[in-house]
Amino acid sequence: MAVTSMGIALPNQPAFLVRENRPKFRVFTVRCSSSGSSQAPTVGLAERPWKTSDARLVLEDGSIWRAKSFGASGTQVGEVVFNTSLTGYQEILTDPSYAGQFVLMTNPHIGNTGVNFDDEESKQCFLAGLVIRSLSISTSNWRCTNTLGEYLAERNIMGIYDVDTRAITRRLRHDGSLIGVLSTEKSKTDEELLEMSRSWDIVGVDLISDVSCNAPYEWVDKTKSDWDFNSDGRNGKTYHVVAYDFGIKHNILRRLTSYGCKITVVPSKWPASETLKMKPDGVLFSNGPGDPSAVPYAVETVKELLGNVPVYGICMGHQLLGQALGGRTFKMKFGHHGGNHPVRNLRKNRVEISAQNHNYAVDPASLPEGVEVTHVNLNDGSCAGLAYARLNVMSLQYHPEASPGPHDSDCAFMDFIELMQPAKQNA
Ligand SMILES: NC(=O)CC[C@H](N)C(=O)O
Repeated sequence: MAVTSMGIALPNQPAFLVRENRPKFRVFTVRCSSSGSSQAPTVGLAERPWKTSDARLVLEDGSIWRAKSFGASGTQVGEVVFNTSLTGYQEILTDPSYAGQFVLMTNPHIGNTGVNFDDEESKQCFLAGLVIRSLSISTSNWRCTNTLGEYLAERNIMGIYDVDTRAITRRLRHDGSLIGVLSTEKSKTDEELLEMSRSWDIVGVDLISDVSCNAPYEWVDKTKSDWDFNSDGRNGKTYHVVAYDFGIKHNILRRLTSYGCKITVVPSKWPASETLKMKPDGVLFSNGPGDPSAVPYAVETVKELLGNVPVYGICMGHQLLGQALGGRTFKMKFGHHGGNHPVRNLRKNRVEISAQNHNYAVDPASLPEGVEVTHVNLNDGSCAGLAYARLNVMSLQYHPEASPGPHDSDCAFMDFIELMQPAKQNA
């Protein structure tokens, strides 16, 4: 399916360089930290305004962006994507679906609320790095426990600021996603960094096995009562859900628990036969990083479970379900990343403003008859949700759990409860 370009026509922009046959490298090999340095640490507090540029972002189109560094030092390669969320940078930093990517925030002012213990969406930051316009010189929030700079340095994640994020965003919208290399190392020439960006690719690489858990575990935390909403209509029953962790965000688990689910989280390669032995009421396929067509083993697992138990896919889980049902996925021009995406819910005939984070999508024209497109992204008409009633399947390309983002689609968790209910009643 053709995705409508939302790009703004920019004169005199360099053409996007398409290169075939790039070698595939793993994502986590390039960053080298500045450990061993005898200098006093300068991370944590924002740098003085007179700090001079000490970092370069080199994009594969040959453009070089000088910036100031914060967080970790070193050299890191990744795919640059822009995120339009106004708030929630900590949830974005800890969303495992950003593995292998630099997140560029279009909101120019970042760091002002620091970080806290509660807003973590996973146990670590898997992203390649953070690109921002302006790093707040102070933090001001009652929950703040650390500054953004210290937080990133502790996690060995590179950040840059004082870079023209608007210009880079316009370039990405015009040319499509670009690979970039971020470096604070003066010894590396611009040509070396450019070559590094041109010899790396994210397409065709399995990233979910790097971010998944190693062994099954039980999840019990609900959304804290101070933050919970939408509790009407929950029927008080307990549903056992097995959740495949392809890079699962904690808020998916919290919301499901609040809706009455008892959850067993399992690794990405957990056999379908073992899941069926657990006799779950439903199975969830989570969000996760990278190319959904590069993980055929996960598609096989989904196929083996289809028809045996009600299933729900979110983002990567939705893309795996699309393939398991016979469809194909494709890479979008620059994807959807942010908390302001309008989606038409065709079943409920209403528009939901949604949180999104994906670079790939399911091509609805490739799906067999009987598979229903339930949600459409109103920015570009791409497929945002699927259902297949005969096999008790539902899926969303975006994030009903928000975190960060609007809560309009929280009702999708209730839809999953309703999908599981008939089988539970007959049991
Ligand atoms: N959030 C996700 O699950 C991302 C899905 C997939 N990795 C994509 O970029 O399209």
